[in-house]
Amino acid sequence: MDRKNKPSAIGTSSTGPQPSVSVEDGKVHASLPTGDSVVVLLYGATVVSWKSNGNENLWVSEEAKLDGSKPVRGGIPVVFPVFGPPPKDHATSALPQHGFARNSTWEYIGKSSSESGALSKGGDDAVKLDFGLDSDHLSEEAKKAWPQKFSLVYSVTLGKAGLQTMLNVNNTGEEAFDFQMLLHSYFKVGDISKVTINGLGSTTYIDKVLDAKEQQQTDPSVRITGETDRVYKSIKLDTTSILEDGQSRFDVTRDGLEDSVVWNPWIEKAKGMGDFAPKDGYKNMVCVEVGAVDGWQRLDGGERFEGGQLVKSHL
Ligand SMILES: O=P(O)(O)OC[C@H]1O[C@H](O)[C@H](O)[C@@H](O)[C@@H]1O
Repeated sequence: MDRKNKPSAIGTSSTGPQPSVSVEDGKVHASLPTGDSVVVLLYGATVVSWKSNGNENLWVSEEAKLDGSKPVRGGIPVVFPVFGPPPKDHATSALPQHGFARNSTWEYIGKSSSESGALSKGGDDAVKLDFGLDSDHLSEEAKKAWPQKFSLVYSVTLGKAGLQTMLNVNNTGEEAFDFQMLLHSYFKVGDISKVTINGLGSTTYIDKVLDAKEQQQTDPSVRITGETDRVYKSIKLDTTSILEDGQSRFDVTRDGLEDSVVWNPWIEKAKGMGDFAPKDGYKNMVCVEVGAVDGWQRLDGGERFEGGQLVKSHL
């Protein structure tokens, strides 16, 4: 497994108070001297909490299972190597919906602090947590369903300027494989009726609610007024913004990725999900999920792929 630490795009190291990291009950907690914090469950390497300025930024269902019995309903589940129900007659056909990454237990590789980059604010601390999963540590069931040689490193970096989550996919075998990946972020909002999503204008999307019909996003702002499940493809702008009441709430910037899914189950779908609570919780969340899900990414033996997001919270 590659344990090399890559400089992150957020934060710089400083000589003042240092971030603290603890590992307990299958979770890694990290906090900055400012009080901002992140919690990552080893099950799925799922980010289950990200707080900044005292506010929780991620929505997690009250009935989410955090005991490894099923993927977490909320936070940031990692989708790999297939998005949605696997197609028939494909190398991923025997896998469950969204693959195995979100319901495998990952290894905590360790923490590092990093100097850098695009969004750093002078003197801020940042802490990077690395998680690994590879073909030798998969369940027998998943190995049988997708017998490829691979290693994944998922890096979660908490900085004052935001949260960065990056997935590295490494083909450690000799044969090529095809994969999809996506970071299924559930963002917490106060009232979905006041939410607009910007940055997806003039983009083609597949509407999974309308029989997977291809549509064109003509309005520069997306509003959620019913069940929404759209796959936006080859998005021109890097940043998708979530606004509430016209005020910026989140900026989600894709890194090495071109697609994003916008999902809200609304009333009926939420009722039908046993682990979705409260039932009117759909009013307080919206999923904006960055990924590579339009077609497949082919990785030859020995090749690597990296993709992820940088999320800025404005509260
Ligand atoms: O219920 P899950 O397997 O977690 O999937 C939840 C949702 O994930 C994505 O957003 C898909 O586009 C949806 O079609 C799916 O319903």
